Amino acid sequence: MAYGQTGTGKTYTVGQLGKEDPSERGIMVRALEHILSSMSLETDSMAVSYLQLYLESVQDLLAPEKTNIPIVEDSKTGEVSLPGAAIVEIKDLEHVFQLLQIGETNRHAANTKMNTESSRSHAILIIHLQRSLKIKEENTVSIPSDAEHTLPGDLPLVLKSKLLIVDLAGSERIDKSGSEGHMIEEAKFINLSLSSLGKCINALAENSSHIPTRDSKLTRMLRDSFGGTARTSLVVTIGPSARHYSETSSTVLFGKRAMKIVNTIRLKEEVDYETLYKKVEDEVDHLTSEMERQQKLRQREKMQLEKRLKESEAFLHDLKMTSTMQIENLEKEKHQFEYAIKRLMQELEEKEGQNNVLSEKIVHLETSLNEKKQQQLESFSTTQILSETTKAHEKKVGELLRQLEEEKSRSASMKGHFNVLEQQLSDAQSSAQFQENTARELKRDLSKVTEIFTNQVHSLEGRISQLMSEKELMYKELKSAQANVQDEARRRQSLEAEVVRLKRSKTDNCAEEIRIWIR
Ligand SMILES: Nc1ncnc2c1ncn2[C@@H]1O[C@H](COP(=O)(O)OP(=O)(O)OP(=O)(O)O)[C@@H](O)[C@H]1O
Repeated sequence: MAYGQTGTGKTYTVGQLGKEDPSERGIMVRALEHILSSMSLETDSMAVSYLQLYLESVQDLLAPEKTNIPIVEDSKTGEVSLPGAAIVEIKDLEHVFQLLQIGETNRHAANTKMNTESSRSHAILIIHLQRSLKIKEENTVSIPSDAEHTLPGDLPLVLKSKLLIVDLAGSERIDKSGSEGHMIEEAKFINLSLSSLGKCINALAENSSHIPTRDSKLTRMLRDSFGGTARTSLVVTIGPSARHYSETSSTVLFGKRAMKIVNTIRLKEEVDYETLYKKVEDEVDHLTSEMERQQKLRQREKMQLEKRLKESEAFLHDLKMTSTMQIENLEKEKHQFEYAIKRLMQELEEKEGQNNVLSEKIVHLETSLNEKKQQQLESFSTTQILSETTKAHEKKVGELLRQLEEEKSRSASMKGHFNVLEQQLSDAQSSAQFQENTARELKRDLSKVTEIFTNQVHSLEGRISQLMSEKELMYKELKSAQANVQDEARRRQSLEAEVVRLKRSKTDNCAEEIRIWIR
């Protein structure tokens, strides 16, 4: 923070750009340059806000359309923030020059008797620094041993830091600076805020229990930057001329009082909930998509197996139909054959009966012929008659023998036909047997396929339910991790509140003791 009479070199010390000549650079450029050179791109980040306090209104020097930016104080941590102010991430020095140049252009300045380019506002450059701590590689990151809190081992941590560089508007005597009109108004606000800063410095130097930071926006903005847990450096600038003796002596006195303030630095280390949340969310997303993928895979396999089963069932059904039809046809043929054989057998039996009758007739005729021959011998006269009768009988016998032969050959051919029919019947029976066997085997195969499929479906259902329970377990673990994190945050907050309360009570006790001692 640069403090001093107008025209004594505060902006020169703090805000000089020195783009061409590094030796001309002010504290802002030098600080940013130093931070950039020691930053690790992997773990560190730096962002800046550049504001001015003009006529008790906070304005954004990087986005001049933003005016009347509110100042918010965290009642628990005492941290000051300016919601709505632009925060620009810085990557290199060139970017730094650009931003400071923009800020300088937007800053209120005026020509006074004391300074041709007198700043009419307080300029505040806020540098936000953040360093992610890699827990697993603790040895590579230096965590100061005086850290007040130990945080759970597996959580991602960030070290946060804020550096404010303040170029205050100069304190001035209106008669000396020759301010007129609107500039008198500006000078009044400047002096008012500087005097409230002086009061706060006095109160802090005297270890007073009440620090009047609420008196001006300047002190409200700087509340967490002087006294308390911050480290503060003050540059006081004075004019060498004896003419400014009284201003110089009050400036020096201001610096002297400020030197009495004792600060207690505190490391600001907190859980990087954003990274933690993102990590857990990524993990849940990954598990969910993996589970969905597995389910789809199982569904596809199930559908394929069902399709195959349906095809097998249809094939078996067709086969059954064909076999039934073939068996029915064969049965019909068998009945037809059996009927034909039965009829042939009857015919054969009839023919055999006729043959037997003819044989008997032949035997009877042969006996009668022999008798006739005997009678011929006995009666020559009747020889002629007998000879004719014999010829007639022999002719009849020959005829009967020929008929018998014909019947025999017909019977033999019928027997052959009967054998062929019997062979066809036996072929048909064995074909029916084969079809039945095939159908039985196919049924067996189908029951095996069905059993395998049922087992696979059961195992898939088991796997899906296992995945579901794993997912639920993960959700529960996630919930409990979040609950732990919240518990830890609550515990920390209550501890911090306790520390604040103890500090206040200690301060009250000291004040009480001093009052008793004075009395
Ligand atoms: N150490 C220095 N070397 C050379 N010139 C300087 C030095 N300090 C200040 N100056 C010059 O003095 C003039 C006034 O300085 P500057 O604007 O920094 O004062 P200031 O304290 O910021 O004034 P105000 O409070 O009115 O804004 C400028 O022209 C600046 O260049």
